[in-house]
Amino acid sequence: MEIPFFKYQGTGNDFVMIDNRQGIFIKNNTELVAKICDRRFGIGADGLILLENHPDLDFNMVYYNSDGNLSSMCGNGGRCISQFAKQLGIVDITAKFEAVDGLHEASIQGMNVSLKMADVSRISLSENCTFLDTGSPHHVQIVSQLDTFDVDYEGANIRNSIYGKEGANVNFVQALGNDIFSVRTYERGVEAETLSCGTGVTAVALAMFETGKTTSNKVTLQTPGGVLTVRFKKQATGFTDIYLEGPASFVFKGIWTC
Ligand SMILES: N[C@@H](CCC[C@H](N)C(=O)O)C(=O)O
Repeated sequence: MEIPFFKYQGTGNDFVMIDNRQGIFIKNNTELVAKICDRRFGIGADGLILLENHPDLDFNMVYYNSDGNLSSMCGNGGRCISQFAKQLGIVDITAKFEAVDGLHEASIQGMNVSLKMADVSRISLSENCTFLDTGSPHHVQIVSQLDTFDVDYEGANIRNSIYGKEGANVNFVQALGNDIFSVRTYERGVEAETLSCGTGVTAVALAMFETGKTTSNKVTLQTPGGVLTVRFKKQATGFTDIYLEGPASFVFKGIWTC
């Protein structure tokens, strides 16, 4: 069987994209997805994304982590699939699609994609950390000396000891100014640090605002893979009009034969 694929990346968070509008991809094969995402035995990616037909919107997004399991929302993946839809000629400069957490709207300007994220109404504050769901669950914790911090070790420890079987993504943060933060993320389902996490930096921006670490509703997030911005409105009920913005681009295409 031959499966055409496209490789995309958004600030170094990389994805295999498959146009599944004709249903060519068998969806319940965890081993196959994990093998495709394997960096030594496969194409290599943090996740695999299917673009599918939607009855009313431009397309539907189905997201798998690199461990082969279906998961919750992927912000960088949402920005990349919008570029992919443009490359396929499905959309031009705006896109409306459905993902596991609901409706998303994207605006595509050259390499830059701005993605509207789900509203956030609940934030749990603890002494040392913040927990919130921005489409995916995120633990946010401030550390000093982020550059040398052992993200893989500490991230795995927090993910497993605090959040149990369901797990969570774990973001470590260092302030660089009032509205600029450096972020490194341990991703559930990849079970390692990735170069960037879109729902992760969104969680960091909201957590920094909620805890008074920033007074700005437009925050710059520096990740190992590049720079993202998050803007939002704070309402009495929580956060609305949340936009994640940054570069997302095509890398290469090929055919997976199995
Ligand atoms: N890289 C993603 C997050 C993907 C989902 C996450 N690994 C999970 O299972 O919660 C992003 O850019 O948001």
